[in-house]
Amino acid sequence: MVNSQPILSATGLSMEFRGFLAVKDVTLSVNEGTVHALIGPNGAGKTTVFNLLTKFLTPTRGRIMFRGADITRLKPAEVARLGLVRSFQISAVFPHLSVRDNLRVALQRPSNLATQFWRSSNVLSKVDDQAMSLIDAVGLSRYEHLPAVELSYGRKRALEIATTLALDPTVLLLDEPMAGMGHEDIGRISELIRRIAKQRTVLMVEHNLNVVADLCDRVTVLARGEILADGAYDVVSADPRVREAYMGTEHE
Ligand SMILES: Nc1ncnc2c1ncn2[C@@H]1O[C@H](COP(=O)(O)OP(=O)(O)OP(=O)(O)O)[C@@H](O)[C@H]1O
Repeated sequence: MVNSQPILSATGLSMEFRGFLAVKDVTLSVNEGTVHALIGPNGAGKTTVFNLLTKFLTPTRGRIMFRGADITRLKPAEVARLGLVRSFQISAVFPHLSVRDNLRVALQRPSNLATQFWRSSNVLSKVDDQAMSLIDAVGLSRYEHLPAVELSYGRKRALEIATTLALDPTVLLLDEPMAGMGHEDIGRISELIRRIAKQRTVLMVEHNLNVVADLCDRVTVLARGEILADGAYDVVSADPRVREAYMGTEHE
C-alpha cells in the first residue's frame, strides 16, 4: 500500500568532483511503500545521486535522512544494517555455488549467526526454510541446485535480488535492474519488483521508460545534476522541460 510518509530523504545534496558540480542542490523524498524511479538523460547525475543515497559517496553538501535518522556520514554497511540496502553491489553472487547455497550464505551474513562457530541443526534448518522461501519468491525454485553461473542473465539478477532480500531491507535500492535484459526477462523482473514492493520501498535508477511508466508510483527527473521534475510518470513525462531534456538523447 502506498503511504505518504517519507522514509528516505535528501536535502540540498551537492557533489563536486574536482571543481565539477555533478549534483546541484538536490532535494527529494522517497515515500514509504512506493516504487520510486530516478530518471534523466545520460550524464544527468542519476548514478551520482544513487551513490550518495546509498552512501557509496559522501556529499560535498547536504543531508540524508533515513527513517528519521541522519545518515549523511554513515558507511554503506552501516546503512545496510539499518535497512537501506543496495542490490548488485552488496549482494555478491558466488558463481560456482548453487542457487540454494548462495541464499544460505546470504542468510547467514546479516545476523550474528555468522559469528557463531557452531550451529545447531535447528538454526540450519531455519536457514534452509528461509532460503527456499526466498528462492520461491523470486521464481527460481526449479533452479535451486543449479550453479549461479549457469543461470540466464535475468535469473542471475533475480538471484541477486533474492540475496539482497536475505538482508531483509526496508528500502531496496536497485541500480538499473533491467540493464542488458531481453523483453522476457524485463517482464519477469518487473513482476518480481512489483511483488517485492508490496512490503517494502523500492528506489531504482532505470533507463527503460516503459518499465518506469509501468512500475513506478513516483519519478524524479534529473538533468545536468539538478531536479527538473518530480511526480507521477504521466505528469512528468508530459512536462515540456522534461521532453526538451530528453530530446536528442538516447534513453532506452
Ligand atoms: N568520479 C567522478 N569524477 C568526475 N566526474 C564524475 C564522476 N562521477 C560522475 N562524474 C560526472 O558527473 C556527471 C553525472 O554523472 P552520472 O554518472 O551521475 O550521470 P548519470 O545520469 O548516471 O549518467 P548515465 O545515464 O550516462 O549513467 C557526468 O558529467 C560525469 O562525467
